[in-house]
Amino acid sequence: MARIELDLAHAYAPNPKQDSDYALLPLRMAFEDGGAYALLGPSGCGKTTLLNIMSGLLAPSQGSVRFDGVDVTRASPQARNIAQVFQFPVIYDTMTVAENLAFPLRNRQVPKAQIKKRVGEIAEMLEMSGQLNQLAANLAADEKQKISLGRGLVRPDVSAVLFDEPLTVIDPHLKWQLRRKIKQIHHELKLTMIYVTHDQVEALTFADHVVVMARGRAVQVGSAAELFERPSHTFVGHFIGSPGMNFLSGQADQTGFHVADAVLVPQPGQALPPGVIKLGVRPEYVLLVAPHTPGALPMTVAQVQDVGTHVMLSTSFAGQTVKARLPSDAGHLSHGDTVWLQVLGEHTCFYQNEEIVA
Ligand SMILES: Nc1ncnc2c1ncn2[C@@H]1O[C@H](COP(=O)(O)OP(=O)(O)OP(=O)(O)O)[C@@H](O)[C@H]1O
Repeated sequence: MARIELDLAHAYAPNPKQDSDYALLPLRMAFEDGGAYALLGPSGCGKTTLLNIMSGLLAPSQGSVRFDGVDVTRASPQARNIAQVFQFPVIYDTMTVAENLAFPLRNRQVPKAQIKKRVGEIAEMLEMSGQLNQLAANLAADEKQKISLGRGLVRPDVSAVLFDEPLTVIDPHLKWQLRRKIKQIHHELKLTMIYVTHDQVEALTFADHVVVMARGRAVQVGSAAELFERPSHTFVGHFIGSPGMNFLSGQADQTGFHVADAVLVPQPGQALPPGVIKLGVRPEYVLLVAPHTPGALPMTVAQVQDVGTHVMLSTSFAGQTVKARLPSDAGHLSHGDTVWLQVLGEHTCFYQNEEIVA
């Protein structure tokens, strides 16, 4: 296993001039030995480019990749000792499950007894012990992908295992099982694992550290809790959570945060920079309160969605929308009602030029 350090940028076309010419803008980042990481972001944000640069399938147009301090920028995937699991199964149909799992070890001349032991362990983790002697050709797509996962995990000496959207072909009802399985395997094997996905649930369940990417930029690296509680950028606020964070634009001065004709006075110690800023609050932290409660705004109900366990309220104030996740007893509210919603509290963040400031 290795600590992977990146200090690089990448443009596919020569002579990049502006930010939009880069698939990856300059970034510096380290993946610690044995960590479980996810690269999360929408399509086209640069996840696969970053993964391919780490694996050695692609050389960055600028900068370097280091494994345990050694420059491997120009080294092949083989030389870097990387295992990769792709979106679609990469297995040999004519081999049995056991032979497929053994293949990466046999390639590296691992002694037979050791191969047998390791294949047995991996098959057990993947709950495939009963299928070791079956031909891979006869298996369902998700079982084939399990073998691909197994092949990625079977070598104990790899620098890292890289996963590129590995659950794409898996049926939705099996996805959560495999997600948990991969996480459990990480705990057992302690390999450095980097998992690319555009699915926040996948990223947040698997990884201890999630790298949120947007337009070639690593916007924030954090745990699920950090990304939820204090998104460093409005993009992260929008992207993480379902629905994402609410943002209210307003004007800050020494008296507080002004939205239309209302003034919200921040928590003691929460200093706001003067000028145009945005208040960010998650729907989960918006509270239904008594009229004129400090930190609350009179909102007009636009939509009430009763989803059984809770009510999702969509409201507006001075042309801006705030969503609130409220207990089921808020189900009596209806379109056009005025409700006081507390948007300013200990979980509220403030943003200027999309970056967190308070
Ligand atoms: N081989 C290539 N040549 C030129 N441009 C490319 C190439 N591969 C990717 N790009 C561009 O680089 C940017 C980042 O692409 P990348 O595939 O890394 O994103 P991604 O986040 O993995 O997206 P997806 O989830 O859709 O695969 C995109 O604008 C894409 O069009």
